Amino acid sequence: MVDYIIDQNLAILAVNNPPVNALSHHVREGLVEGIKKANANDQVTAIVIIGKGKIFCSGADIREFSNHAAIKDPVLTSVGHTIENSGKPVISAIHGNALGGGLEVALFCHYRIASESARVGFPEVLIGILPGAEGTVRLPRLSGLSFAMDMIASGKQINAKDAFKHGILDKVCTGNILEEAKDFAKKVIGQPLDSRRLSRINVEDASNVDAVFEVALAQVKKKYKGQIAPIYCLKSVRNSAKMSFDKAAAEERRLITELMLGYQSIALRYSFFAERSASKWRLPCGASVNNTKPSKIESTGVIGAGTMGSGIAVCLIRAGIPVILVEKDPKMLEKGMETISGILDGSVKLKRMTPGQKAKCMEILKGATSLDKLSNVDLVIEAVYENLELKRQIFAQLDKVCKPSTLLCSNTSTLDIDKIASATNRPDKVVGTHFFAPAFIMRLLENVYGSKTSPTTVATVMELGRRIGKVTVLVKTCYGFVGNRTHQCFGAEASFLLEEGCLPQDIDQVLEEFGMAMGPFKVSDLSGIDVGWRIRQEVAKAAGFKLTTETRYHNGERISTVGDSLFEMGRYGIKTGKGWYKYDPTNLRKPVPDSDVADVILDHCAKMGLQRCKIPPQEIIERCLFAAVNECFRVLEERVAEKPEDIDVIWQYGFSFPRYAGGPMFYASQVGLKRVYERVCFYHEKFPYSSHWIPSDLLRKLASHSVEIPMSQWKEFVNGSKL
Ligand SMILES: CC(C)(COP(=O)(O)OP(=O)(O)OC[C@H]1O[C@@H](n2cnc3c(N)ncnc32)[C@H](O)[C@@H]1OP(=O)(O)O)[C@@H](O)C(=O)NCCC(=O)NCCSC(=O)C[C@@H](O)CCCCCCCCCCCCC(=O)O
Ligand SMILES: NC(=O)c1ccc[n+]([C@@H]2O[C@H](COP(=O)([O-])OP(=O)(O)OC[C@H]3O[C@@H](n4cnc5c(N)ncnc54)[C@H](O)[C@@H]3O)[C@@H](O)[C@H]2O)c1
Repeated sequence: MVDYIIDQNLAILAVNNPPVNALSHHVREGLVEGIKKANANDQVTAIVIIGKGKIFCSGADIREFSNHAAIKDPVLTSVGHTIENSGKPVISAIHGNALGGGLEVALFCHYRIASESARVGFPEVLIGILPGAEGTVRLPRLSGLSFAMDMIASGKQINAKDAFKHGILDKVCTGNILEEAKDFAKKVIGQPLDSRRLSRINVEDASNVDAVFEVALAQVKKKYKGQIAPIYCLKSVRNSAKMSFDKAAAEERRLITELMLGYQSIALRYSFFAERSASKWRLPCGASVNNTKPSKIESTGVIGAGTMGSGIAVCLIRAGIPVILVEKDPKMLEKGMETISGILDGSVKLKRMTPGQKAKCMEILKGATSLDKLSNVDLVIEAVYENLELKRQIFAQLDKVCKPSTLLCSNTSTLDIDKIASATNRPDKVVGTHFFAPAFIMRLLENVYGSKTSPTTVATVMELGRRIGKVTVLVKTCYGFVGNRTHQCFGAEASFLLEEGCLPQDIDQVLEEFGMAMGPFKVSDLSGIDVGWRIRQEVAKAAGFKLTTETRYHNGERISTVGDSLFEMGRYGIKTGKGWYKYDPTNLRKPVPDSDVADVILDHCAKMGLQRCKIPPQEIIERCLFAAVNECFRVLEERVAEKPEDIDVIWQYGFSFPRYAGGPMFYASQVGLKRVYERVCFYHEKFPYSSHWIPSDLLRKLASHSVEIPMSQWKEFVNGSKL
């Protein structure tokens, strides 16, 4: 795991632990052995630590943390002390990334050089911990307190040039990193090492520490609301200036231990691996990411230049994929093109793109008003109104117009992909590509396969998602797929709570305190009350009934129509300046509770004869989340989602579920399935007219076990395979 190579008078220790050179036990052992061996060899005058493959080192092996008590010696700090105490100079030669423990290894070395394309950082905070191998104590000694606090608490990576500027690197190299390291080593042989040992030097701006800490703390509390680790990161850096090196290092150890054992870090570590597991798709037929090749996509079409079509076009052109944007109405087309240009201008303003890059994006975007223009593209994404008949017409036409190999994708948010595919003679090439609004910002792409979608089609849209920078999850078709189907239960309970005693701001506040980025009513104002209204009308039409503000039940199912009353008043949300909240036109970002909405709700309750009472926050959380969790178990049971991790990733990236709470499935696993099941049964008895409370069979089965079944085994209970 660490190759030991003698090259003239140098010992090269090459970390060799693919794919990302994590510091697993054998790597730590290898580094200690290598340093000792080199020091014992009189021929060796200096030591270079380098990484094999694409990266220097990704840090500690995160998988070892789940059984932290079993982390074997040597731990990373003792590896580091062996490096720092080496009598011969140790140089770290960084290429690719040096992250977390990887950067800490470099900080134990006497010198650090890096390729100009290298990036360094402490991403520990993103998994709810801090750099616990003296990173919080060593970095401030190089970069100063303020920079160290920012870099460690944000988890951001910086490039080699910036790292050099802030004293972290001694040299940025343009040539071959190993050759440059060898040259560098030869120059430093024989120079005194003590001043190069960070544990022997002081933090320069120590007298300012309290002031720097207070400023950083205020920023962190605002930016990372609800998260513990960023605050601990700051405290640990503060200690580096207030205590002796050894005392601060001991405190750092105490803080990382506390964090690592805490709920937030467990959830964030789970989220790290859940996100990566989502891309490992598999179909029931056995086809998977490992055995299916995607087709090449070099040109695309997008149909509909509304909210979603424009956003999707941005995602594609930003990734360098040409788009023909088709609108039936030339005015709408012009508006769509302007929207796209405006979105890219925003990126330029935020310095995420140069004006030249924007111009290149616009060059590969063409507008059209006829589907005929799509005859030659490799893939089309349809984003017209949510109307099955309209979509079927368009797909039938596309089938005639497009070359036989073109993949036909729909951005439908709810409709059955099979019903759309059956309008074509190529159902194997029809698939759902469900983007979330705003498509150019939200990272989630929920790809939906139908009963006839081919593995190659799936592989192609999964690869497309990766190419445009989305976190991409594959699910099976059904009404609303995984995201909207499970989220609808959450939203339904939020509306029922309005009829029972809450106001929109009460519910939003509780769920935001739980960690959701925005409560459901603020989200509804953002996406448009009219959009929800249209979907509800479509559903009612398909079910053969007329939905009005008087409707309370249909087919024995409770319905809340408060939102429809707002729609009828023209309160569509931010776009009309009024929705569940009111908005000052000069500050559309700040929703203000509106007494008119309270009146609408109270009138509604009076008209319907509904009693109102005070509802405790715990009930708000349970009602919204457990209703969704129960539906998530159904989705798993029906194999609409292949694994619980996929559902959690969808909630994190589609609905901003806090990563530090894992996702609804992870949350349920932490609450305990027995408790969740008991509460679902309780609410089912209390609310018999909401079918989303009928307990899922899978949840019942899992909850009936005397011991909690770990999430990784839930799948085994699907389809009665285990009872
Ligand atoms: C490195 C990346 C940028 C690469 O990205 P890329 O897109 O190329 O690849 P993937 O992300 O798909 O990754 C490929 C593959 O590798 C897996 N992987 C990546 N990084 C790690 C890792 N660090 N550990 C394990 N596995 C890793 C990834 O999962 C993929 O595999 P899969 O099978 O899932 O497909 C990118 O991967 C990246 O950003 N990685 C994370 C980098 C990171 O977060 N690094 C920090 C790690 S934490 C750390 O370093 C901590 C140290 O500061 C300190 C350690 C001190 C420990 C002290 C312990 C004290 C505990 C005390 C508790 C005792 C309590 C008691 O007493 O009881
Ligand atoms: N808005 C959201 O939050 C959201 C999120 C995810 C998915 N979706 C789905 O995306 C799709 C589009 O939604 P939207 O919000 O962008 O709607 P929208 O009303 O903003 O845009 C639809 C566009 O399609 C155009 N159009 C209609 N018929 C057409 C035709 N025959 N040929 C070409 N263009 C035509 C319209 O002129 C309009 O510009 C729907 O299926 C919706 O369910 C919406």
